[in-house]
Amino acid sequence: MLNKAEKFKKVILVGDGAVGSSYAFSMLQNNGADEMVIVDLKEDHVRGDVLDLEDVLPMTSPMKLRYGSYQDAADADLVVITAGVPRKPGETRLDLVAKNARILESIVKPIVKSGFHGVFLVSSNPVDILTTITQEISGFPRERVIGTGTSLDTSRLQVALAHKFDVSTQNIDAMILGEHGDSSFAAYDEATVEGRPLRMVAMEKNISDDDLAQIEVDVRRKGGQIIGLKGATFYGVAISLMRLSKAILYNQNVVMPVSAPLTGQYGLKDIYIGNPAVINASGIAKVIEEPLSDNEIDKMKKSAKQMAEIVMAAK
Ligand SMILES: NC(=O)C1=CN([C@@H]2O[C@H](COP(=O)(O)OP(=O)(O)OC[C@H]3O[C@@H](n4cnc5c(N)ncnc54)[C@H](O)[C@@H]3O)[C@@H](O)[C@H]2O)C=CC1
Ligand SMILES: CC(=O)C(=O)O
Repeated sequence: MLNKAEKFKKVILVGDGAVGSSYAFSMLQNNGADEMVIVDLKEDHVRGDVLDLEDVLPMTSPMKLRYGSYQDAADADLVVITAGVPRKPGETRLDLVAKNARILESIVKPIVKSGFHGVFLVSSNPVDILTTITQEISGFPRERVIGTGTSLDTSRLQVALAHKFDVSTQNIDAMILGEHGDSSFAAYDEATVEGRPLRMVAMEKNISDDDLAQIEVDVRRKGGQIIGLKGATFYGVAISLMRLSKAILYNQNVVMPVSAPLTGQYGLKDIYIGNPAVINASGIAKVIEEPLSDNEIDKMKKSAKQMAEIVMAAK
């Protein structure tokens, strides 16, 4: 008999495309769960993927893995949604909203009907808006619906800053906040490099404000750049999903920038937007109000306004 700490951990993955299969692979390698059930419109593809993925089990850790349906969510702890139509070259994430909102509805409704009472984790784009829509369709408490938000953008910023400052990515503490998309921004005013204020270290290393602004632009464009070169991006967001899944399934209280439901922070509410939050078994345990500068609060408000308009238009 398992005690509470060892509770059986079951995940439903909806969407077995580039992001979904990379996430499944990463969960298998990182002792992510006890069981994963994969649902997708393409049944043969999932059955093939299960056969392919299970071959890593003897070299990693045991996990039950199978093709399934939305009814399997009844006793699951977590539903991860990566289904959707990916952004095409030249398309913005916001162009995708109508298409992916319809797909989302066809997924979330039967899952709720199954009796699912765990946490929804969404990465389909535009992620902040689809997270908002998932919460609305499901009627779940806000803290039990999470999106990957600016976790991928934040990784990209840390990679770019590590190159520029010539330090390890582990020694950069800097985040991208706001919408996962065109109105995101780098919160440089609170960032640190090797534990010291980033702007101070930048001056010492002759890294100008223009250099930092260019990094912010490059990070914002990186998804589009990768899509232009290879058609899709998936490894970064897959690892972000794996880390968030483990934070939920193992009740880890991990702080990550996610699509978090603001409830008055920066004077904003009723919207999911990229912002750090504490993640544990209850989902979002706490949304953190960062000590942002006035300029950054303005950027956050602008980003939220842009998204609120899209959410309204999508209704
Ligand atoms: N938030 C982020 O940081 C990132 C988000 N994405 C987003 O993730 C989503 C998936 O991207 P990819 O995996 O590259 O796409 P993909 O086309 O490789 O896979 C999508 C999968 O969803 C499935 N699907 C579509 N409609 C479905 C439905 N109604 N029910 C069940 N399954 C359904 C498809 O059959 C396909 O297997 C896209 O929206 C993309 O923009 C991608 C990268 C990063
Ligand atoms: C596809 C996407 O959202 C990204 O790579 O940022």
